Amino acid sequence: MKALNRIIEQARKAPGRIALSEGDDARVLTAAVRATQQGIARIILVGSRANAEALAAKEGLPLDGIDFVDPTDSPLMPELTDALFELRRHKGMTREQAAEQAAQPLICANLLVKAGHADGTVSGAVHTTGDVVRAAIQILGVKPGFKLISSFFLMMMCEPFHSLKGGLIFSDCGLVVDPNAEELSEIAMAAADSARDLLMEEPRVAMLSFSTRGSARHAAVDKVVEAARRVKAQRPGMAIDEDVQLDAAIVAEIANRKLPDSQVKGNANVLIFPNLEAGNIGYKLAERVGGAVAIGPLMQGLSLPANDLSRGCSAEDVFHVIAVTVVQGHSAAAAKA
Ligand SMILES: CC(C)(COP(=O)(O)OP(=O)(O)OC[C@H]1O[C@@H](n2cnc3c(N)ncnc32)[C@H](O)[C@@H]1OP(=O)(O)O)[C@@H](O)C(=O)NCCC(=O)NCCS
Ligand SMILES: CC(=O)OP(=O)(O)O
Repeated sequence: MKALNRIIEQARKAPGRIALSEGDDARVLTAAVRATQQGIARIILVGSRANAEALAAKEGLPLDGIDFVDPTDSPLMPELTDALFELRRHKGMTREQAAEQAAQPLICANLLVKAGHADGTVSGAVHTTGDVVRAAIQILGVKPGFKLISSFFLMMMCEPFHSLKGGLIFSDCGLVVDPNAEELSEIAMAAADSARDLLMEEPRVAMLSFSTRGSARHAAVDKVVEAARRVKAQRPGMAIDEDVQLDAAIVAEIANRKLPDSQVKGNANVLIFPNLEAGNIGYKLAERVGGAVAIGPLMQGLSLPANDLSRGCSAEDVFHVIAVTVVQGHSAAAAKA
């Protein structure tokens, strides 16, 4: 798992402060302890300290080196409440409502990132994607140059039986339900940036469809072609295949046959799905049938790092997402400097 090991090493070199809002879940607590022991992050558990300590005692997990922000007694709460009130008062939020919401661990963890007390946050082992994303959108917002927040998975194919080996970006498999052409182009460009940041490779983007270069005619194909056209206009020089089927995107022989003038040549490292149905089903198939390790959903287009998890995640998955969040924090800090 070269790409993943490199990400973990990058995190270890400059461990970021990661706020976890689900410390009363055994998988999250196990990952928090492992991340602390391996020196990849300085963990802040947000929520009931008593609950986390009770779970740690039951699971035999040492909490040394882990910080706590318990909204029931944290001295940070007035500052975080003010921050939330300022962010949401234009939507009619009162100060009382802000205080109540800031005390919810998921909201509190995002506020810690916004206020600079943490470098990133990870949730979603318990909360749904909708809740996790809504908190991040409302509190952290989009980064300059983007209008849309979307998500991607870092998919690792490292088993001996994998003919395609290494890391791939799959997007969007978690967030934008039915993107139009403009939104799909933004997803593709954000995913290309994610490939540079995390795979440290030049992006080779496949705009997936049930058609390869017009082999099928349908409005759904037109949308993908239009999205690719927009990406090409904004990122000239980036390798991209428009309306390409999955086999032609990842198998060189099939690309040769179906798309002889392909830019990606069956060697895509960024797969862009036309909608969330295809993306969510596609990543779960690769993970559960194909034996890939699925890290995510990781968010892209946010001003600061906040990431989601599948509720079906393992402690190992949470550990990996913590490592990625630390590295995204490095990129966010570099962009700010
Ligand atoms: C992410 C999601 C929750 C947002 O939906 P929502 O809360 O209903 O959002 P709304 O459409 O009501 O918009 C609320 C606000 O967020 C903004 N927003 C919503 N989605 C956004 C996005 N992807 N990027 C940027 N802003 C977004 C809206 O512009 C709106 O802003 P405003 O309050 O300033 O007007 C929704 O897209 C969703 O449920 N996606 C599917 C998640 C899922 O179930 N995935 C499968 C498992 S991974
Ligand atoms: C990403 C995803 O599908 O999340 P969940 O399994 O929690 O719905």
